[in-house]
Amino acid sequence: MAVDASSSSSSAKRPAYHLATELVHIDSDAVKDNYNAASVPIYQTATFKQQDADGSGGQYDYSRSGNPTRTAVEVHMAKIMSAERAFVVSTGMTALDVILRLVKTGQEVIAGDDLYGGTNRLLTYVSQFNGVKVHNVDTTDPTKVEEKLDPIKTRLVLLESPTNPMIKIADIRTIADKVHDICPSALVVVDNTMMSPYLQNTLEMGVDIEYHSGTKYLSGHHDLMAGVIGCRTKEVGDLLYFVINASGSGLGPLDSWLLLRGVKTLGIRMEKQQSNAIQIADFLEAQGLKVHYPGLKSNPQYELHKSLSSGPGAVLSFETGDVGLSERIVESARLWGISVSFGCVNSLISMPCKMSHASIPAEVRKQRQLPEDLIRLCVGIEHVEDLINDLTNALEIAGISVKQPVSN
Ligand SMILES: Cc1ncc(COP(=O)(O)O)c(C=O)c1O
Ligand SMILES: N[C@@H](CCSC[C@H](N)C(=O)O)C(=O)O
Repeated sequence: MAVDASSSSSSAKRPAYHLATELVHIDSDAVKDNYNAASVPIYQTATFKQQDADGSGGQYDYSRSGNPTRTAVEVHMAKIMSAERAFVVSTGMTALDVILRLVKTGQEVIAGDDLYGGTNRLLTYVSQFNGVKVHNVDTTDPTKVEEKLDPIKTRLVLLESPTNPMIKIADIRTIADKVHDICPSALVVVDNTMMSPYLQNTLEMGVDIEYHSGTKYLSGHHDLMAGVIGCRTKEVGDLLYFVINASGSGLGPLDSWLLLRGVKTLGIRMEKQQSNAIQIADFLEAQGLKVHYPGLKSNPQYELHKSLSSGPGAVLSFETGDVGLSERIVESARLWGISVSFGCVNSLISMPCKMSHASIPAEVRKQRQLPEDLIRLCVGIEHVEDLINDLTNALEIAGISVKQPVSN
């Protein structure tokens, strides 16, 4: 009998301690090694020796189907996401690709009108080549989602909350309830990358599938690419495992190990990044800039976000009113690196319309009211005074006179 790694132990162990504690402790039963290694070994192997001609004798036969290092991180992720089952795949986009394989020609997807550029690109691909209708709606208003629900055709409702890059909030609980009421066979999917499982648990809100770009907060150091998928039920987990094994999209052993190492410090990184972000948002708002961040009391979605999560996170964006001015600010920053991505320990600055969201055609960006002058800040763990001083310099060089500079 061939080994079936679909039965490998990646199902949930509910957290017993605070998440910050659970993050650090890896379940040693997930992977048995002969030497009681304190760190999960990297099983850098493609295939596994079997004992009998029928292929029986072990939990693993081939690393596309399952690998012990991958199992260790999957079990760990299932625990911290309160998932019935979790999977790790090669990138965040792979996670979405695997999930989208559950949508057949003729079925429909409802997604946001503010969402990561690569997500928009993949959704455009499935609508152009796979005959899947994609509705892009304002997910800050549950009635806009409800208007597009079709009990027969709707297969997925895909949410980002907060959205990338306008940091808008979706009422995840209300939307999940409505979708399940009206379309019992539809799946609610949340890209929870921006919050990470440390700040927001969407499966506990009734969401069917939560996924992450593990390239971001989960790993935290921009030294690997990964995607993480958590499922609320075994049935959905089985469907996704089939696609991951069939397509060979599972994460390799070395990157699984790096992800497992990185995720242990998620709590401490997120606390520091978030505390820096709150102070930076206050500073920018005090300059009269239009700041998008759910940690600001002036944000109309402040209470809603608070009801969904345990914090506002560490990504924010702001408008200056002028593309040239924004370019000057970005290029004048020294400490803030000009890069796409977020969730790393070092701080980054970018202009989404020219960088992470450039793949969305200009006319679509305009129609969706994505401001061309938008600057996105991804706040790291540096000393906050250094970050604010660097922004102060950048704003002043660009021509904005700063009202409340932070003194050294
Ligand atoms: C919100 C969001 N989801 C998914 C992705 C895709 O992740 P990856 O780059 O790991 O494929 C990104 C960025 O790339 C993102 O910003
Ligand atoms: N050239 C890349 C851009 C990646 S953007 C990465 C990240 N999600 C972000 O929001 O910064 C592409 O076209 O995918």
